[in-house]
Amino acid sequence: MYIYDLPYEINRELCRILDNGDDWKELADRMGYKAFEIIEIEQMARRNSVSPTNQLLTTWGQQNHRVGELFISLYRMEHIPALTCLVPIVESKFHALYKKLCPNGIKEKNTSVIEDKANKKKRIHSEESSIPLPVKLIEQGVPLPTSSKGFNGTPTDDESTDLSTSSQESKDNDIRAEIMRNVAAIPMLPYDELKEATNNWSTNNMLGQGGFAQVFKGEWKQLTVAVKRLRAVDARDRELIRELCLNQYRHDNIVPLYGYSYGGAEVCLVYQLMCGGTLDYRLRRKANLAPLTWSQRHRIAHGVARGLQFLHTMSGTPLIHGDIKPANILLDQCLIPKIGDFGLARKGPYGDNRTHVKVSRVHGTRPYLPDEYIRSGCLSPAVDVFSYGVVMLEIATCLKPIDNTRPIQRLTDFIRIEADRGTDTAIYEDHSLLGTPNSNPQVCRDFINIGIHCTKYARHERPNMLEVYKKLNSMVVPGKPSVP
Ligand SMILES: Nc1ncnc2c1ncn2[C@@H]1O[C@H](COP(=O)(O)OP(=O)(O)OP(=O)(O)O)[C@@H](O)[C@H]1O
Repeated sequence: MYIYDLPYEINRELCRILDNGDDWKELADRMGYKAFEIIEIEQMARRNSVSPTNQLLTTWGQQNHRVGELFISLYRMEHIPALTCLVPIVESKFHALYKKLCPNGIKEKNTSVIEDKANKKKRIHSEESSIPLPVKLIEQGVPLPTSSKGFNGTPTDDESTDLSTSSQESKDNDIRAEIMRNVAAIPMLPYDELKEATNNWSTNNMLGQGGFAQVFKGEWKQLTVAVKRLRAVDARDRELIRELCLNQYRHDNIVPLYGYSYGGAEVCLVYQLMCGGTLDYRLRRKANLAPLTWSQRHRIAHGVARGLQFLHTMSGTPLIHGDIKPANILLDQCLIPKIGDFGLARKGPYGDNRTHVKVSRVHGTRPYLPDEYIRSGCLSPAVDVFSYGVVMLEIATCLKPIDNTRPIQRLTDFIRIEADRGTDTAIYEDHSLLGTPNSNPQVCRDFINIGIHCTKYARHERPNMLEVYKKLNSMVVPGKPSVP
């Protein structure tokens, strides 16, 4: 049997098993792929919105490889779950290999055909428990992020739509199927392991808290992680499903989710620990840290633009973050930024000719939201562009986005009016840089110009995030690496 003839169910199960913990990478290595080819496969999977294992099997299968060869590679990896999945379809000569790893694994035909009642019950039970939890939750009716429900699964906003009911339904079904495929691959972790990892939720380990959760530092499996413990009981299934669904948006500039725990005292999500804290924390220098240099500011602005253009273009329908602000931009130890807190994210607008969706309820943080959204509920990727523009102005000036002691309170209005008056905007360079060797008026002007462009009143005058990203790429900043 050729790889491309793998039955759908088996292929799906293999993807679920091998996506877990990135085992597919080791398989790719054993298949003879070089490191850069493995990265290419991963990128291709992202572009095609499929599981990386699926992409690997497709790519490898195109070279007419057979299931038997796959079996041998998995045997060399001693990957029993994946082998178990293939045993029913490989030729019997391969069963000996399987038996070597798993002596009691294969039943003789005549004994497996007659199944007594107790065994049948046991088998059904074990099949049920092999269904991944997110899939079970979804089947039990936890709201899904579809076009008729906000991406966060909250009740529908009055979204104006010109799609017919039936095409809407089929679109919803497609999205549902896509989500089911993606969430099935995320590992579920035992609650007790996370409790132990965080030293029994010790306050010494607490990294921060928001409206819905407390976040703790933890040592889990020799990995330092951030464990988010969800508080709001009625929202927790929704939050969990939303976060799991978002895991399909894996990118260097998006905080990665490692796993989740469900069924213990609280629902938990486990993320990469971002030891640099939030951008908000760094800009306000709450820990008396040295001010960020311009090349560090550039790295942050560049990474956030890169992450946002990915969210806006990764699939046919943009994902709008909806709450871009310094508190939701997390930094690693090298000050590489990753976008976090997708609590308000939603997909839209659907359809090629639609530029925005109309919502009846506006969410988000006021100073970061444009007028068309606040007044008319007009939501589009341009909302994120506006928010990003405010962040750029903050990065350049360290001024607050809204300040009652300023004659013009909103930072966006204040800077625009000053620029229109002909004021050299470089005078607003972060004061802690002024007069130091790190001061750079030209880079400051460039940052402010991008901020002004992104926060234009008319949304069609704002650039898209890819344009912003390219602009930042071409910017001359001392200390900036030539290939960002
Ligand atoms: N991966 C992480 N690494 C380090 N710190 C983190 C991480 N995730 C969150 N934090 C810290 O925990 C705080 C709260 O997290 P978060 O904003 O995600 O919680 P929330 O309840 O969803 O917030 P909100 O009320 O804004 O929706 C953050 O401000 C940050 O300081």
